[in-house]
Amino acid sequence: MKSMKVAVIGTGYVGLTTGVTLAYLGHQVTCVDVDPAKLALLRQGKAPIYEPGLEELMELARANLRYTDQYAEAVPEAEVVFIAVGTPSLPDGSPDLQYVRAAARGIGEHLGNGFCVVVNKSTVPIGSGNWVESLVREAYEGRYGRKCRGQFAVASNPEFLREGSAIHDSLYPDRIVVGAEDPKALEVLYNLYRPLIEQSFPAPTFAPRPERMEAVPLITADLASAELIKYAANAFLSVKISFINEIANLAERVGADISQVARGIGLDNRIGTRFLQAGVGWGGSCFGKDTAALIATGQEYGLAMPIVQAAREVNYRQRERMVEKLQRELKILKGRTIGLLGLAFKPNTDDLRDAPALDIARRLIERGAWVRAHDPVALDNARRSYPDLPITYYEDPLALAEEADALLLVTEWSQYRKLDWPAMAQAMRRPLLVDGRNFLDRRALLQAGFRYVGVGVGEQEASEVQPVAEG
Ligand SMILES: NC(=O)c1ccc[n+]([C@@H]2O[C@H](COP(=O)([O-])OP(=O)(O)OC[C@H]3O[C@@H](n4cnc5c(N)ncnc54)[C@H](O)[C@@H]3O)[C@@H](O)[C@H]2O)c1
Ligand SMILES: O=c1ccn([C@@H]2O[C@H](COP(=O)(O)OP(=O)(O)O[C@H]3O[C@H](CO)[C@@H](O)[C@H](O)[C@H]3O)[C@@H](O)[C@H]2O)c(=O)[nH]1
Repeated sequence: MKSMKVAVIGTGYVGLTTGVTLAYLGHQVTCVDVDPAKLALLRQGKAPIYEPGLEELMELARANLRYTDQYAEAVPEAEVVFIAVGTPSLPDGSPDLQYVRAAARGIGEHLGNGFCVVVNKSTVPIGSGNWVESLVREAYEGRYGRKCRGQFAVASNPEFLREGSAIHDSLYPDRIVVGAEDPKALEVLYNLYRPLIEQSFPAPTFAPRPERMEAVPLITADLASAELIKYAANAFLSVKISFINEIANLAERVGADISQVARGIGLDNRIGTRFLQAGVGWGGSCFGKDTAALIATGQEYGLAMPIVQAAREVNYRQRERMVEKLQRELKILKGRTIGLLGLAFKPNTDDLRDAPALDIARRLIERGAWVRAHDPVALDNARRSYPDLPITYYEDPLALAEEADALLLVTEWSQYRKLDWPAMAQAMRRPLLVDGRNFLDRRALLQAGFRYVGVGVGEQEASEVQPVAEG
């Protein structure tokens, strides 16, 4: 394999994972970030985010990795430069492109003499490839006072990793999508990803290769199609989850069980069993932001996108439904103490962006409840990022349960299955558990003395449960 020189701009979830993965594959990678605190941690071999396997892979790839805040130390030599900075939502739903703009300018000002592929890995609106091209060109010409002639080409290479399994998803992707107009750019990126495409690298022990893993398909497309693939994929997954939540809400009314329904439809190969887990609904840094961006793009072109819009409405309404479940059980929320199990938007991450737990906490607080929360890894992030939110944080789930009126499981951390549930029930003022992810063993919880309320499980099931005396 030919080792290539790579620069990655932005060392967040995507940039760092990409940089570390490419370094592990044997490329020489320089990661650039503007955040000195992140760089200080990275230089000590520490990951600034909680992501299983990331620090281990950083250690294995150490010899091929450098970290800097200087574009000049990364870009001039690079054959490939990734833009992996954030694209958060603006109030109108469209993405804030200020970081992409700054990165593109920084790249243009530091382009070297060799041919370089500038790769958009950030999730960016359709047409951003052309826009980035013009920014890089303008910055180059402004800096050097001469025309830019074929020094670079822009490609789109959307990222599909999931937080919590970012290393696994980067080493063993379902597909790699590359959009480019210039065949030279395609060739460079084919060579860059060749070890991944052919799966010719040794699998790290902590991230074993899936059984029956074959070559990874490389999808080549034009720029606009590659950009649209990313938004369409996230929108489709969001629709799938909102769809099952809508059916779950009906299942509750008609006395059906959503887990049976999901399995029954999912085993149809055309539908598939994955992403049919009903519950609190989706959150995280991408689905909310990217569905909003897709709708904003539609508006720009005079096109309504009612399916994507409905997926969002169902999703955000689902959070309110959890509060309604608690209210139905407790009658009055004012003055009650509610313990949230899980704050992160999904397990195995400390990311709180658009986390359903925070939204639910705010709604409960508005109704006068006292909110407590436990999370195995996200408490520090919560304290740091939301200092004004009146939530009491607990390191110990048993202490969280002490004298609480109800628990609401929001994030399906595996350790919650192993809690001492009889002791939790004993500690509570009333042993009520709303399982917002249908994650716990209902029978075991009933045996432990809980009133158990799931999602998408009809009244028939609920009536099997002994009502708990007011106390
Ligand atoms: N998080 C995910 O799971 C995920 C998955 C796929 C795609 N994406 C997309 O990838 C992009 C990055 O997302 P993320 O979650 O990694 O973001 P992030 O916020 O975790 O990281 C962005 C990083 O870029 C740095 N940065 C900002 N401006 C910079 C500049 N001018 N020069 C250098 N560094 C700069 C920030 O300091 C930060 O460390 C977004 O467009 C997102 O939609 C994210
Ligand atoms: O059946 C399911 C599956 C997921 N979720 C929720 O959906 C959200 C998103 O989960 P997941 O997709 O696993 O995590 P992300 O890290 O947000 O990854 C999504 O967003 C990334 C950013 O664009 C993409 O790269 C990934 O492909 C895409 O899965 C979380 O709140 C989950 O709890 C459900 O409620 N039910």
